[in-house]
Amino acid sequence: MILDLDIGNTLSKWRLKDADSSEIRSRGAVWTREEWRPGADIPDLDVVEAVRISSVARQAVLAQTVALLQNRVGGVHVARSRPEALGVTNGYREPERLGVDRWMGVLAGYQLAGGCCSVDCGSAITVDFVLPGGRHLGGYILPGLRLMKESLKLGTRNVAIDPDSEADELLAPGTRTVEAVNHGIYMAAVSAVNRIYSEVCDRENVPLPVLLTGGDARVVSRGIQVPHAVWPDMVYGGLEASFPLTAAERAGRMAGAPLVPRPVSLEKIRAGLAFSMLL
Ligand SMILES: Nc1ncnc2c1ncn2[C@@H]1O[C@H](COP(=O)(O)OP(=O)(O)O)[C@@H](O)[C@H]1O
Ligand SMILES: CC(C)(COP(=O)(O)O)[C@@H](O)C(=O)NCCC(=O)O
Ligand SMILES: [K+]
Repeated sequence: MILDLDIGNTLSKWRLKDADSSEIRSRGAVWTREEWRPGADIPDLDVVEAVRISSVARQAVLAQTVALLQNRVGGVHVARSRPEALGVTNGYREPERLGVDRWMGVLAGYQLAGGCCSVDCGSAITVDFVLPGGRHLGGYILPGLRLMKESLKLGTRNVAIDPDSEADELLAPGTRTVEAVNHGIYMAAVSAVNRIYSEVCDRENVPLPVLLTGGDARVVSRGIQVPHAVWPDMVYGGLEASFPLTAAERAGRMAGAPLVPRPVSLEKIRAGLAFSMLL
């Protein structure tokens, strides 16, 4: 079995992948904290032959996780942001400073779709762009839905947005505090992503497919106006592409990859942008 870990600022996600069949056998998540308890937080390590890790938590969390795993598992692969990998050049001035979850998402997105816009809706919402040809432009970081809500300190932090709500309802004026807050932060997040996407496609003269991941991907997806796909395993896809261990991975296949959404024309994107400039 291969254990894949995606350690974010809020949640540490794991999944177990069968090295022979490439099937995902189990998955889970625990709050990101300093100590992992194998058998409780993560699966029993006896079945694990290799681990792949993407971590943006504090250095100490990663160091302890690696120390714990290295005693028990043969291969421990830790992803790092690089100046260049798998045909993509990192757009950051200091490439190693790009969050490795973003880098994993960009690599997975490029491997799947060629040029793309990758959006990770977690503690933070990040929007990254890579052009056909592999130039990563850099991106945008804004607070995630939960962080925005917490920053208001209106006592609504524990009332999550129902991921099944319709975008129309979420965009309507709220008539209670909880609703006004939820609808406000939702509007902030989806308008930002829509606008960022249009601005960058306009600047770069190319319509790009959009891929979404992260804990809030499903709800944000409802407010995204252009064709897009939700890919919950996008960060894991970057780990598979960076450290291919199975036959399918060596052939470039990533588990759970969606169909590539076909972007609308540049003319349509520009028309939408022109309209929003009038507002
Ligand atoms: N069951 C859940 N538990 C915790 N957070 C959730 C859950 N479902 C959705 N979320 C949202 O997902 C966010 C965490 O998403 P995730 O992509 O795991 O973040 P990170 O990678 O930053 O840890 C939370 O901030 C919250 O808004
Ligand atoms: C921007 C992030 C905090 C997002 O983390 P997440 O929401 O996935 O927990 C993370 O990618 C990070 O720490 N990045 C380093 C700074 C940068 O990417 O510029
Ligand atoms: K994120």
